[in-house]
Amino acid sequence: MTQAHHDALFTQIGEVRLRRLLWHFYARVMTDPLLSPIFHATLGPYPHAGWPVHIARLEGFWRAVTHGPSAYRGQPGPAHQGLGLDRAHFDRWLHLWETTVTDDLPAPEAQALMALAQRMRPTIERFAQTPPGKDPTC
Ligand code: HEM
Repeated sequence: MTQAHHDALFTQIGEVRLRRLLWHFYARVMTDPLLSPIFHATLGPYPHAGWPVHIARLEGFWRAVTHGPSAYRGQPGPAHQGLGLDRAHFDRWLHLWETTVTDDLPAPEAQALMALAQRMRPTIERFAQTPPGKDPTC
């Protein structure tokens, strides 16, 4: 992929559609029996408590990975440590992500966002399987 392609991705999706996509995604996550208890325990009752901040942070993250303007300075790996996540959680997360991007976006943008999530999964999953405070062994 060229730099130009990534620059275009955020522009093609647009800030408004990205934000709407994220709220749609987490609305779906919160109807899911496997994923919702974990988010509820961490962020409180959807869509209040920690949710607006979480989604704003995720917007920053997705702006960064689609090469848009972003002030995101978080640590996606460590955020997933100690939550008790296993493969089934990641399979479900990606399935709901695929459904949401497919519903909300034209095929090229949907496929690009799906590919980005699939590419990040192994790293985040390795962190998720490592106790908090420790680094995953590569
Ligand atoms: C490829 C898959 C995933 C990606 C790209 C992803 C991305 C992210 C990012 C960027 C954050 C914000 C980190 C920060 O604070 O800066 C986050 C937080 C979080 N993610 Fe994920 N995530 C993925 C999978 C999952 C799964 C499977 C779960 C399980 C339910 C999950 C649960 C959470 C929770 C609960 C938080 C909030 C952590 C906190 O604020 O303490 N994520 N995720």
